[in-house]
Amino acid sequence: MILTVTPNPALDLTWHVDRLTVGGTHRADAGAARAGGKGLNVARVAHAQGAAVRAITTVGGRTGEEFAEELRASGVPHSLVPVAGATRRSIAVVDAALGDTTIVNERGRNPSDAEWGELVAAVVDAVPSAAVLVISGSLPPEAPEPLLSVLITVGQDAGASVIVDTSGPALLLAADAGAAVLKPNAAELVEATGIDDPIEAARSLIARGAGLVLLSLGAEGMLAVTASDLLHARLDAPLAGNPTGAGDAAVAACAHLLAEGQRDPERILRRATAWSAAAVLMPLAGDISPTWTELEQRLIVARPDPTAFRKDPA
Ligand SMILES: O=P(O)(O)OC[C@H]1O[C@](O)(CO)[C@@H](O)[C@H]1O
Repeated sequence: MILTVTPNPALDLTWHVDRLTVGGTHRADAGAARAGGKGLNVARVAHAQGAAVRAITTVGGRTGEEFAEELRASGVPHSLVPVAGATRRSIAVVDAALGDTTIVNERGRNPSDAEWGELVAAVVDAVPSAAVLVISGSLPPEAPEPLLSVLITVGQDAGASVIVDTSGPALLLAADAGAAVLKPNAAELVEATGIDDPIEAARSLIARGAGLVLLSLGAEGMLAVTASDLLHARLDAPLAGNPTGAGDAAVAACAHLLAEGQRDPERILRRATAWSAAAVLMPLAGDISPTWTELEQRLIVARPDPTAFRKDPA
């Protein structure tokens, strides 16, 4: 079973507009509202692909009611921990003309210590039947510092492979705690490590204790960095669509393979890149296109020059 924990869930609102103009007024069809946040999207994708999953998160306020109702309707198995603060919203505006997506993520409210305790207890309860524990998304501002390492240790002690997809200092903390897989994008990685070269930055996370870094590069595909190898996968031609949730689909692919006992980094990289591309083809985060098998066949996989993704100083 794949267990996902989302410490900072969001009611995801998505609008599709013809052309987004800063300062302009836009008309759009009624936006979709979904129970989101990275771990929810991971659970949705893995569930749709036939994996046994459970999503654990907090829920509160009126947005939380809408969140819970949509999640129930989705059929994704879940456990919700009630909290006093309202569930945040995350807004994605998809520009059809440019194929760009503009995102505003509310920061989210910090649950009380007792509520965090309930969340950790729910994970402790469920983790014995999990082969993989996915901890995904941002932490609310002022979340207790030990929270992430506590969750990682809970997973490791239960014998689960722990995947962490987060940003900021939490990324370094997850590496120090020996997470099996980290999945930052290049900007998150450079920001967290202070190292400009993404491959060097990924290697610094491996040196701190991470097993595998899956580094998403947007249209340039994805890198898999381990202590002994470096692989790059990309599609033969870029895709247009909505990239929101593409990283979550990559995490779902990785979790799916690890749950089946498949640990080969190249296989994980291929599946993660294909699911990530298949997510871009769908209008909402949390879905992947059934054409992912064709996309997987279109991948170009190589061992790149380690300096290939270094940006020239301006
Ligand atoms: O936790 P954050 O990093 O703020 O990301 C949350 C957002 O990311 C997404 O998971 C897409 O990756 C959205 O569902 C949205 O809720």
